[in-house]
Amino acid sequence: MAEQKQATAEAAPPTQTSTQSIVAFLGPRATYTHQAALSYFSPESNNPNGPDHDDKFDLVPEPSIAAVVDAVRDSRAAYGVVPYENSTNGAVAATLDLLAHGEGASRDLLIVGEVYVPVQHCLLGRRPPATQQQGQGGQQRNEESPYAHIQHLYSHPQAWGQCTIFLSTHLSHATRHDTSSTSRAADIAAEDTSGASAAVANVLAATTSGLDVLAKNIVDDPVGNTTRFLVLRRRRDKKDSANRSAESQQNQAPQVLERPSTSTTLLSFIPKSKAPSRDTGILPILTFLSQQRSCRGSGDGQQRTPAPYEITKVHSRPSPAFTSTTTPIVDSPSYPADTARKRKPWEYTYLVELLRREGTPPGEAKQGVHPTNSSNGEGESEDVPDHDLQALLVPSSEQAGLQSSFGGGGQDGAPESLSDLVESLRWLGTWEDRLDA
Ligand SMILES: O=C(O)C(=O)Cc1ccccc1
Repeated sequence: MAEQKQATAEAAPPTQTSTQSIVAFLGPRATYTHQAALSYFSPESNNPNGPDHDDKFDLVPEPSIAAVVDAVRDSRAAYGVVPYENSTNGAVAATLDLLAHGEGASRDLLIVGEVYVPVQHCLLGRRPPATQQQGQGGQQRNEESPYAHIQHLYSHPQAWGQCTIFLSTHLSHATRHDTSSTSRAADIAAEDTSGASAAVANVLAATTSGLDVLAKNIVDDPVGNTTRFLVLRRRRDKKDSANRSAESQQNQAPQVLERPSTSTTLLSFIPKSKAPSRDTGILPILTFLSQQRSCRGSGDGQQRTPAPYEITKVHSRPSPAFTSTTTPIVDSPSYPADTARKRKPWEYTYLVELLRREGTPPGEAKQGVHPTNSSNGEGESEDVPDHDLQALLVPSSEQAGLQSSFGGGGQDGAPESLSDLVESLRWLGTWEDRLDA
């Protein structure tokens, strides 16, 4: 069911009937992703670069992370919210894959924000009736095992790795079943009226599913367990921009967003097959990226202190081995006739997070234009990265001036140009870093 929230948007004010008001999230209701969406799109959100506070949003559940991405890509939703990584269990592979493999659903997507949500999983199920406390032959069940009646455990795969101690101590006898989300797990467990099924889920899912809370906060890190979510929207093409510009002139005053003091950029790249070599790995590429300096103009004519990009995270995912083609080369019942090998085994796509702490000249107000939304003076935004990142992304044949754009390449034996090292480089977004917010 769609849920309406008052919220804020970086976009023009939507009408109630417009898909501009729809936020897709991994459902059903009460998931952690639902909480993340409520947090980001609520008027109380302490998020200066979030949506406009005059906007109202319909939060619409989708059955999978891929379905959220599809809804945004197909313009059925203006925004999508997906889980990205967890402080205990690491990255969400399904999301990384959708971001990394830009040829597919994610090609048109841009990351515009992030949300951190504390995660305190509970064990949801049915309490064993008194008569069920007795085992076969009238023997009393072990008093210290209040979960002995649970034979099936359902949850999102991320949850297992966040609750290892509790589950191995109390529920090693139960069979685990992966589900698309924790709330879906609760719904499935609730269908089993025998009480033999339970779910690892959010306490809110007890209400939506009708299950009891059998154990609270069963995570390995009860104080710090946190999941980071990404907010996505579709990239605007020139036509959209023109339409939206006209719309925004009619509907809203020019929007000036506060410059985030610290921003995160996500890039993905595929190393060239021979460079870097197996011996040097991806170090030359990371070295090159870490030597870049943000010399971007502020748009207000003031010179800012060049800010270095700090590489804070590197993820890697195997590149998809197969792709659709009209020239099938694979003779296997697993692959349809129009499928062919695309990459060699062991070829990976890397996702690199770059953190930039803005250097602000003394006495300067913090107000500015968001770096992902360089204004054209009419309150409209272009989906382009910072000037310096743009230079990184231009095709290799046009990268002659790359080094001088950054002043970082060529030092300490670093390569002159990224084009020598990477087969492709994509900018997936730049947004306000919210870790310490
Ligand atoms: O399943 C959910 O509720 C989600 O939102 C995904 C997820 C799963 C486990 C931890 C954090 C987020």
